[in-house]
Amino acid sequence: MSAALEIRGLHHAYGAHPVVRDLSLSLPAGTIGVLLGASGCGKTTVLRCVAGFEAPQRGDIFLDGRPVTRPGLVVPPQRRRIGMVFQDHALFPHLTIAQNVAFGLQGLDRRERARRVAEMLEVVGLSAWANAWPHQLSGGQQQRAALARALAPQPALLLLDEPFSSLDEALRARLAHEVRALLRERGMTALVVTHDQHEAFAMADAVGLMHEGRIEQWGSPEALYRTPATRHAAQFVGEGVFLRGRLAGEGEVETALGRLPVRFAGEGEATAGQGNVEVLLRPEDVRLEAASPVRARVVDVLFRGAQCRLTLRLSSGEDVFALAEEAPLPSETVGVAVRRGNFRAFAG
Ligand SMILES: Nc1ncnc2c1ncn2[C@@H]1O[C@H](COP(=O)(O)OP(=O)(O)OP(=O)(O)O)[C@@H](O)[C@H]1O
Repeated sequence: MSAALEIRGLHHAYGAHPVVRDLSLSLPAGTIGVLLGASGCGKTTVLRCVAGFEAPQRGDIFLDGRPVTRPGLVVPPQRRRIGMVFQDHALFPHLTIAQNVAFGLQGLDRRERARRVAEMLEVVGLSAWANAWPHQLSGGQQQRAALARALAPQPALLLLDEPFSSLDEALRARLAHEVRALLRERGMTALVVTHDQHEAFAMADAVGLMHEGRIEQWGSPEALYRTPATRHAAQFVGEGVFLRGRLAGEGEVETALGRLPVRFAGEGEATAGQGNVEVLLRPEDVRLEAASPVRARVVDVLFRGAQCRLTLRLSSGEDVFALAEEAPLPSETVGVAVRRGNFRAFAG
């Protein structure tokens, strides 16, 4: 079966400034893909190409196996069966919520349109607000209304551009979760762009980490977090530090935390640094262990509720993070151990 969305070799520049470079991705039907990256890396431009608002210089885009963008062909947005949700709600202020949702349903007769609007409002939990005006809704409700409007014409693909960025953090997390459940339930295929990794992780089946117009790594949230392909990916996703080390045999590195088993990110990496290696350590990789011969000094304690994130200074002068349920005193000397299993390593 062909993918619901396929992008091949997409390249787009504004003037002389390339913004998307040789980007390819494939989204199977019913899955949610997220493009994650810092502001300016080209995420929105990819979305605009998929929607048909931009004609890229190179590359092909297929929806359900049908070409919609290729050299010499740009099918207009209204003929792509795409729904869109943007960051800033973008509801029509002079239309009620029900009228907003009905907006894309002109082709249907009145009864069918009313039925579809009622169904969509029910799906997003806004039935009671059908006759309200957009300004009477909270930010989260407005985003849900925008989602109902985008879903109402039964698009083949939904595009969401920073859909929850203007909401506060708690609501953002809840809505991301809710919207994922709703899209999964309806078997929707969606491409989301965001700079927020929590939003990305809450929604994605697969995440594409974008950097300077390219997808640096495409994979599950777990893969991105645990086995980042590049140093940039390791730094952009999650917290962590790089600990210096020396290759000390097959797949082992000598560090200030002892000898650690490692897996290198790329082929040839093991030898590229002439034995110098950097090992990625996430906070949960390091813990306190009173009897451990490896000692460290507590230099910072960040209270996070269920756990504290500690910054520990090793004898080498390097700092690592650790998680602990009970906070030691600042400046206290503690014993430190690492979790078992392989660590991600990069040539130093
Ligand atoms: N219409 C345009 N004309 C010229 N340059 C543009 C245009 N749209 C975007 N750019 C530039 O292209 C680059 C990528 O923009 P884009 O909006 O795709 O990135 P983004 O990753 O979505 O960032 P953000 O999250 O800030 O929107 C930026 O440097 C931006 O200034």
